[in-house]
Amino acid sequence: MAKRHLTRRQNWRIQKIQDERAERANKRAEKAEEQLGASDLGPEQEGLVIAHFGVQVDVECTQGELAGEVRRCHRRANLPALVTGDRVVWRADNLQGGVIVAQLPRSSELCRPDMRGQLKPVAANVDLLVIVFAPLPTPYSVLIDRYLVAAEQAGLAPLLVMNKADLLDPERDAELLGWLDSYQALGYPVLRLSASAGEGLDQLQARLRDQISVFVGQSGVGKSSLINALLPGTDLRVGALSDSTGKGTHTTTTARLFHFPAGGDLIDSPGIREFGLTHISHDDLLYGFIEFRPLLGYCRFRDCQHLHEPGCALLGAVNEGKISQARMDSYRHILSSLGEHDSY
Ligand SMILES: Nc1nc2c(ncn2[C@@H]2O[C@H](COP(=O)(O)OP(=O)(O)OP(=O)(O)O)[C@@H](O)[C@H]2O)c(=O)[nH]1
Ligand SMILES: [Zn+2]
Repeated sequence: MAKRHLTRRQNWRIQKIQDERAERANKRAEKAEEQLGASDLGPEQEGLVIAHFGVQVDVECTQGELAGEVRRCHRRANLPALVTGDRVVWRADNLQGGVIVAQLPRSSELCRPDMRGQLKPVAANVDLLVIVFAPLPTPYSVLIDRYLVAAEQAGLAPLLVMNKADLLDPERDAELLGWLDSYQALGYPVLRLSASAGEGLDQLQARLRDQISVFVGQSGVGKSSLINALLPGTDLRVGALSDSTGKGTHTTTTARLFHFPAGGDLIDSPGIREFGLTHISHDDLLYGFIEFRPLLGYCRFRDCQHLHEPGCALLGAVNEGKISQARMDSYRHILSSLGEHDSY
């Protein structure tokens, strides 16, 4: 993307201009609401944000006679920025729009750094992180471990999905099959399926029911293929709805919420698919390796880095075969990258 070549200062300026533009749009929306008058607004009701475009959001009515209808709404100025997945209280106007008057508490937040490097929520109330990998492109256990840590950090339940089971070669993929067993032994749910052969999709559908999910994974593992199989007939060009100014500045990055016909919801956008580890502390990293948890605090040295220290409880567990060498290697690999861009 061209943005990568901009300097930090240029990025900062772009963000500032975008913030100011959003602020002006918000003021206009407030004026419009004042002119409408409170008597023109319907009763308060609950809704779900299914897309957001700067200061405007699409709210799906979740109760009452408007249930299922989508309204383009703006928010009262005293409310924080809303993101896809937010549950809100809103009032319908008589112009096919509405006003959001309250944001309901979030059960989880997915955050990503904005252009200035500040963490911003991009989706709310996500329950399940579907981590997709495949025999091809070559999978990396450290990448899977990074996603698992990110899920633990954000408070999401992870689901490991090995797609392209039709390509499995027991010899070539012996290592991959070993990982699947060890993740299952750690207590993580693992599904093997094939989007192209349509195998195992019913098991995936059952896992997705009654939850809001996000799909992540390396490029080419089959995320789009899986999502298309689960959402037949949906136009996945995220942000196809342009904002009411017609400029559509947010169309490439905005996240949208979709309903799976078999139950459950999906939040998807190119940005969401890049969700991963950001700004994680050493403690969060350790906590993200679930089998390390019972051993934390039992090392001889309080500031143990678990690299080569004598009396290290984690290294002891590796020697006893209670922690796998692969997971220890992942931990070290991620730790060594923390100073670079993942953490402050
Ligand atoms: N053999 C086989 N190929 C598959 C399967 N699922 C997807 N593919 C193929 O894998 C390739 C990549 O699939 P996509 O769905 O575009 O992968 P993606 O993860 O969405 O990739 P990005 O959009 O780059 O993130 C396509 O050529 C698919 O046809 C499968 O179950 N088996
Ligand atoms: Zn230690």
